[in-house]
Order: sequence, then C-alpha cells, then structure tokens
Amino acid sequence: MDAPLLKERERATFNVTELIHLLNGSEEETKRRKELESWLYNNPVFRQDDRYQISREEVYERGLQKTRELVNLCRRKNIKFDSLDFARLNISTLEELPFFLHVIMFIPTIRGQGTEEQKRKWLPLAEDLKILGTYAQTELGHGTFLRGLETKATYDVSSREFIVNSPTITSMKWWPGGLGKTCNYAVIAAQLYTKGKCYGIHMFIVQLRSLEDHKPLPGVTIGDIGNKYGFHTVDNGFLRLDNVRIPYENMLMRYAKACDYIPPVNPKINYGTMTSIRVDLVKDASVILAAASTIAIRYSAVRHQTEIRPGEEPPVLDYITQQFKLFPQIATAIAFHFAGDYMHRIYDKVQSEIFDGHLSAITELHGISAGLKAFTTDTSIAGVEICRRACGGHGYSNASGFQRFYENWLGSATYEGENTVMYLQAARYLFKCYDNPKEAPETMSYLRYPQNKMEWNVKSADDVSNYATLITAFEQRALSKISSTAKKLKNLTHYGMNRNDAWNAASVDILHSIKAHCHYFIVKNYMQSLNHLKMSSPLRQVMTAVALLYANYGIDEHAGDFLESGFMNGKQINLVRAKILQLLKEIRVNAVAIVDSFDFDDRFLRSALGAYDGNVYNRLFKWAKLSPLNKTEVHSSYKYLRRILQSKL
Ligand SMILES: CCCCCCCCCCCCCCCCCC(=O)SCCNC(=O)CCNC(=O)[C@H](O)C(C)(C)COP(=O)(O)OP(=O)(O)OC[C@H]1O[C@@H](n2cnc3c(N)ncnc32)[C@H](O)[C@@H]1OP(=O)(O)O
Ligand SMILES: Cc1cc2nc3c(=O)[nH]c(=O)nc-3n(C[C@H](O)[C@H](O)[C@H](O)COP(=O)(O)OP(=O)(O)OC[C@H]3O[C@@H](n4cnc5c(N)ncnc54)[C@H](O)[C@@H]3O)c2cc1C
Repeated sequence: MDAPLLKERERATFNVTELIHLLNGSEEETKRRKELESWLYNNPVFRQDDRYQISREEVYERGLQKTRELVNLCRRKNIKFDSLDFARLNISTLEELPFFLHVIMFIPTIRGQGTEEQKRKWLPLAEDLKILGTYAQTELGHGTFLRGLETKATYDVSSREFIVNSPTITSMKWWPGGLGKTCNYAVIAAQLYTKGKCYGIHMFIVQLRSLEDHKPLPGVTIGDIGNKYGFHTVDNGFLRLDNVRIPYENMLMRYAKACDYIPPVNPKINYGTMTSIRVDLVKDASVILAAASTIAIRYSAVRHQTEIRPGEEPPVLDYITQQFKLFPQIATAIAFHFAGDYMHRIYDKVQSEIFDGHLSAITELHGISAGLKAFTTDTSIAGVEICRRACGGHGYSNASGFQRFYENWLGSATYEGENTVMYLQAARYLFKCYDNPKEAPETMSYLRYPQNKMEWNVKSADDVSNYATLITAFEQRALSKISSTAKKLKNLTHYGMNRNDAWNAASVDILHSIKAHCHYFIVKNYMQSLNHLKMSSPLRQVMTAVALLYANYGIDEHAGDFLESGFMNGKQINLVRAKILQLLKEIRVNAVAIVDSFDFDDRFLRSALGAYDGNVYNRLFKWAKLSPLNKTEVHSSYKYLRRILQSKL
C-alpha cells in the first residue's frame, strides 16, 4: 500500500464498512454483490488489459465470447435476466455486451406488451436464448419524433399477415443495439395500417435472420452502422425491410388489437420499455460518477505538486480548488444513488398498478423519469470530465480508466430519449400540474399550495446547515422559475400565439424551470433519505456534511437564479460560500474513505490512477511498457524515418 493512501485511511472518522453496507442496502447485499463480481473478475475472458490494442472486429468477437461466459454463468448459478443479480453482473462487465438489448428491451417489451398467449409463445424462446432480439425503433430520419416513424406494417386480411416495409431511405431502422450482426429477431416499431387506415405506432415481432445459418431472410437488408464514440462491443445496426410478411399473431396485442382496430386505453403504454430504461439510467449515473470520483480522489491524495507553503509539496487534494472540483462529485454520486432508489420504488409501484389495469399512473412516471434521466445523465457526464481534468496529464492517458466511462456514458445524453427532449416532456407534465395543482403528485407537492415566500430565512452560517431551510431554497427557486414561465406562456397565447408556438417560444425558460424542479427533487429526496436511514453518529456526521455540500454547492452554482427573484440576497450567498469552504475542510479528512465506501474492485476501475493501493507511478510505467510500439527497440516503420533523416525523400 502506498503511504499517502494509508495515512488518509487511518485518519478517517467513520467506519467504511458501515457506509458500504448502507449504500448496498445491507451486509447481505454487499456480500452477494462481491460474490457476483468475483465470479466475473476471476474469469480471464473478462480481462481488459489489451482493450485499446485490439481491432473493432476483435472487440466485437470478445463481446460475444463474454456473452457466452455470462450466459453460462447465469445458467450455472440460476440467475434470471430480470433479477437484481443480473443487473449487478451487467454493470460489473463494464462493457455493454452485444446481447444486452435482448435482455433489457426485447424481452421486457414482450413481457410488457404481449398478450398471455404471446408471452407463452415468445418468452421461453427468448429467455432460453433460442432466439436473440433487439428493440428496433429509431430510424435514419427520426429518433425523437416517434409519430413520424415511416416503417409500415400493413394488415392483409386475406392472408392474416402484416406486410412490413421500409419504403424510403429515411425509414431504415438505424442504431438498435445488436441489430447489425448478433440478433435474429427484433421488436419493430411500425405504423399500423389496417383496412386502409393508419393507427400509429405499434410493436411487431419480426424474424430477421435464419435460425439455421444466421443469414438474413428474404426482404431483409441488415448490417452494422460503423464505428462510434463508444459501445465498440455492440453492433448497433441498420435494417431495411422489403415486403416482409409476418403472421397476425406477431403484433404485440396486450393493449391494442388489429384488423377491426381496438385502441389501447392509453396509447403511450407502447412506450413503456423506454421508461423502464430511463429509470435504470438514474442509478447508472450514480455508479459512473462514483467510479470517476474514486479514481480522481485517490489519485489526488497520491499526487504531490507545487507548494502551498515553501518547501512542502502537498498532495493536490490539499488544494481547495481541487476539493471544490471533486467533493461535489462525490456528493452528487450519493444524491443520485438515493434518487435511483426512489425511481425504482416508484417504478415498481406503477408496474403493479398497470398490472391491476390502472394506466393513469404512467403519465406521472413518464414525467418524473424523463426529467431525472436527463438531469442525472447530463450532470454525471459533466462530472466525469471534471474528474478526468482533475487528474492532469495522466487523466488523458487510457491508463486512467476514464475513457471507458466516457465512451459509453456520453451516449446516455442521447439514447433512450435525447435530453433536451426529455426535459421538455417532463416540463409538459410539470406545467400541467402547475395549472391543475390538485393533480400534482407527491414529487410536486409544493405546487399544491404554492407559497411564494418573500425572503430566505438565513441570517448565519448555522442556518445554511438546516435541511428544511435548504429544501425551501430549491423549492422557491423552482416555483419562481415555473410561475414566471407560466406567465410568459400565458402572455404569448393572450397576444394571439397558439399554444404550440408559445411553448417553442418559451422553451428556454421551460428548460430552466424543469431543471430547477429536478434539482429541488434530488436535494429533497437526498435529505429525506438520510433522515430515514439508521446509522452511527460518526457516519451521520459525514453523510450530513456531504448532503449539505450538495445543496450549498447547488445554490452557489446557480446563484443568479436564487438572487433573481429577490428571495435571496448577496449576503446570504456569501454565507453559502463560506459554508462550502467549511464543508470542504470537514470532508477532506474523509474523502478517501468515502470513495473507498463506493467499494469498486480494482478490476472494475482498471485504472492506474485509482487503484486501491495508490501505486500510481509503477502502474503507469507498467502500462507504458505494454504499448504495442514498445514490442521492439526500433519500430519497423523506421524505414520511413531513415529516409527522412537521410534526406532521401
Ligand atoms: C462504469 C459502470 C457501468 C455502469 C453501466 C452503465 C451503462 C448503462 C447503459 C445502459 C444501457 C443502455 C443501452 C442503450 C439503449 C438505448 C436504446 C434506445 O435508445 S431505444 C430508443 C429510445 N427512443 C426514445 O427514447 C425516443 C424519444 N421520443 C419519445 O419518447 C417520444 O417521441 C416523445 C415522448 C418525445 C413524444 O412522443 P409522441 O408520441 O409524439 O407524444 P405526443 O407529443 O403526442 O404526446 C406526448 C404525450 O405523451 C405522453 N408520453 C410520452 N411518452 C410517454 C411515456 N413513455 N409514458 C407515458 N406517457 C408518455 C406525455 O406525457 C404527453 O402527454 P400529454 O401532455 O399529451 O398528456
Ligand atoms: C449508443 C446509442 C444506442 C442506441 N440504441 C438504440 C436502440 O437500441 N434502439 C433504438 O431504437 N434506438 C437506439 N438509439 C437511438 C436513440 O434512441 C436516438 O438517437 C435518440 O432517441 C435521439 O433521437 P435522434 O437521434 O433522432 O435525435 P434528434 O431528435 O434528431 O436530435 C437532434 C437535436 O434536435 C433537438 N430536438 C429534437 N426534437 C426536439 C424537440 N421536440 N424540441 C426541442 N429540440 C428538439 C435535440 O434536442 C437535439 O439537439 C441509440 C442511440 C445511441 C447513441
């Protein structure tokens, strides 16, 4: 163990194991997670040491090899794809495997939207991996605007079949994960035409490749869309369908029927699978940010640079600016952890209501999940970059481990609903609730009895340590943004603009309003979660400091908003800033111990900078020696260099 990290750990004021169990849910949950991880990490197939030295084809092939191992493991240990154990394994592989869309979207869509008969037919095939599917919705021309999708499924009464067609270049399916080379089936989103009339988007199960030799079936043009920023293991694909016939029974008909068309009670029930992934992404955002901050904090405790006082070169973690960059990232990761727990609870509740036939709750779930998906992915993407830059030059090396987080995670601002679009969806619901406060759910309870308070009740540094006072600040900021935007919308329509144009004209303010609401929700949920959890008093002291930092940092970051309405004044913002400095000092002593409590295995982080033992420089040198350019003392391409050097160009 490198001495600096040992010293950091020795002076921690709380018990790391207690926080590990708290974040995992219980001691048993921690044990189970570690057991699952060790099954993966002790398997050489999941090695990553030459990850950046192999070609895309090899990466894809490795992805399939890992898939086979993972499936094998699940079979041996009787782990079901819809279990918490599988979700943990999924995260621990750290790379999306080519069959993940099968597990996270293809199977859930059949489960959620198939009739009992359809589920009896398709689920055993899919769960036993006799067929492999994906979720093919996005097209070359449209991803966001689902009503604009062009793929057609036309019902042919005489043969009791649907004829599926992509009539134009823009109607080609484009992006679905695993579509290019891996899957032989897909759930296809297509416009349903029956008896000459279009009834909008519905889901159809379509076979794409032969189950014998994996060749594309007649009428199917299919392939990989080419290299991307990340997800190199995944064959995101394109698909063109030319008069492909599928049986009537292949339309998922739990909520709607074709032929004599019967519409679903709520047409947005077709969008349910997307909602479930958006819910998961909130927790994923926490995991990614926790991993990035673990690397940056450990490295910052080991890295010594410059001087604060002459003659003493401190760890860079002693620089207040470094703490100001990194400690809010730790706080945010923990805040999103609790938000993720909340989202899973509400998702399970709504699922059971849907099961009982009550579809109304999906609107609320959509409103909350769309907003939090956007807020948490946006924030965590920015946070990973802050952590990377906090590691100076070495942060830019692939040995830092950051690139993997970037590669895949950058996409989260786009997939499963582009973030601006998701914010605007969430805002639709927010403004509806503002107009009809009685309809406002618990998460927007402040809209039920909106109290525009004149000024913030803060006079001293102690006041900004009070949870209720801080929550009120975020509530008032949201309320002020929402009410002024609602006024703007009203004015625009009053002076003759139609509602849609007014919405577009006010959309920048709308965006600010929904972000303020999401921020309020995260702060409130964080503090309420802490209040409900049992913990020792040393741990409570640390967790309180971190929660207070999250809230006070948020106020400082958006000081303009808080000052704008006159609710806060300049003096109070100064009290907030002073509190932040005090909290940074308080957290400093525990920073390494807190990231230790995130409990990432070194084999998960795969970072020379962030390994548990802090042996940064030896690991960096070991990494450099592995560079393919170092296989020989003189590289074979010296032949060009020699000519340049000898002026024999
Ligand atoms: C190091 C550690 C590692 C950790 C692991 C990290 C890695 C994790 C990775 C995770 C794996 C992820 C893999 C990637 C998978 C990506 C898959 C995709 O992108 S798949 C493709 C994803 N694609 C997208 O996400 C596409 C995004 N686009 C859309 O979702 C829609 O087009 C739309 C919502 C924008 C509009 O739809 P449109 O039909 O035009 O709607 P209208 O305008 O007509 O009406 C709006 C009304 O509908 C309502 N409503 C809407 N939605 C819902 C809902 N879900 N429910 C309920 N209601 C809903 C709404 O409230 C409103 O109500 P009202 O106000 O009228 O009362
Ligand atoms: C890694 C990855 C994996 C994916 N996997 C799948 C998959 O498995 N299956 C699948 O079907 N799809 C998949 N997708 C596609 C993904 O879901 C879409 O790309 C996403 O929904 C965004 O749609 P778009 O590309 O049409 O963006 P666009 O909507 O074209 O966005 C372009 C810009 O327009 C803006 N914009 C669009 N509409 C509005 C609006 N109404 N108001 C304001 N601004 C607007 C956006 O904010 C954005 O700035 C994947 C994408 C990625 C990157």
